[in-house]
Amino acid sequence: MRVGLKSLWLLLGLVLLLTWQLDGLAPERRWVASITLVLYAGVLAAALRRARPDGSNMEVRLDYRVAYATETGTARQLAQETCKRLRKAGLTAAPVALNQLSTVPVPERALLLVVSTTGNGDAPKTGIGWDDGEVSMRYAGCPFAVLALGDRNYPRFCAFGLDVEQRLQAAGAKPLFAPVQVSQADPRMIDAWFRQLLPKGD
Ligand SMILES: Cc1cc2nc3c(=O)[nH]c(=O)nc-3n(C[C@H](O)[C@H](O)[C@H](O)COP(=O)(O)O)c2cc1C
Repeated sequence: MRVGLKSLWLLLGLVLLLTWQLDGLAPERRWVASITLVLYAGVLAAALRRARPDGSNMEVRLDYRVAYATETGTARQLAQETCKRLRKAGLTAAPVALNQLSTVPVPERALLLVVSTTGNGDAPKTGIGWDDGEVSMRYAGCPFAVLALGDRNYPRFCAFGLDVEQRLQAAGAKPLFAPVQVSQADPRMIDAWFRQLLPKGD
């Protein structure tokens, strides 16, 4: 059963109301009961917030985690497509924004990254501040692969994707294959990504 935050607060309100309507309960006991209930609801609410309904933040170990850094949505959409194809092949996978990577467990099989570049070789919105030095360290020994999105007309082609790849390698993560660099969302290069991930064509 999925319990939302709204139902939790409603339930708390109801129980508090009942507590204050009970006959024969000393006022100090009512206060102790109320404070205890509010504290307990606070703990439950924090736990609920961590376990998001889309499953992206659950403490379940997945086969693949697909992190995306995007400015205008292409990388997010490709990360979702990557998860879809992996699931079709019978594997577990979920997307996460790159700058939320610290909030999810290290996957069982590999970390996949779909990373765009914006500005002049800069990180897009969901990639800014992704690594405080500790995030990449968590992936030491973990296999990973990068799909870097960009445009060859920019002097710093796929610069941010390549930077993410370098940082992970420097932290000891193990590249599955060389970064796949895509200019203007070229479908042939996107196919190359899927072919390397799922050689059996799932
Ligand atoms: C304002 C702007 C700046 C960009 N800067 C770069 C860049 O420095 N290097 C690069 O390879 N691509 C650059 N691109 C191209 C994007 O990376 C590419 O269009 C990508 O597919 C966008 O993906 P997104 O929708 O996930 O943000 C830039 C695009 C825009 C609109």
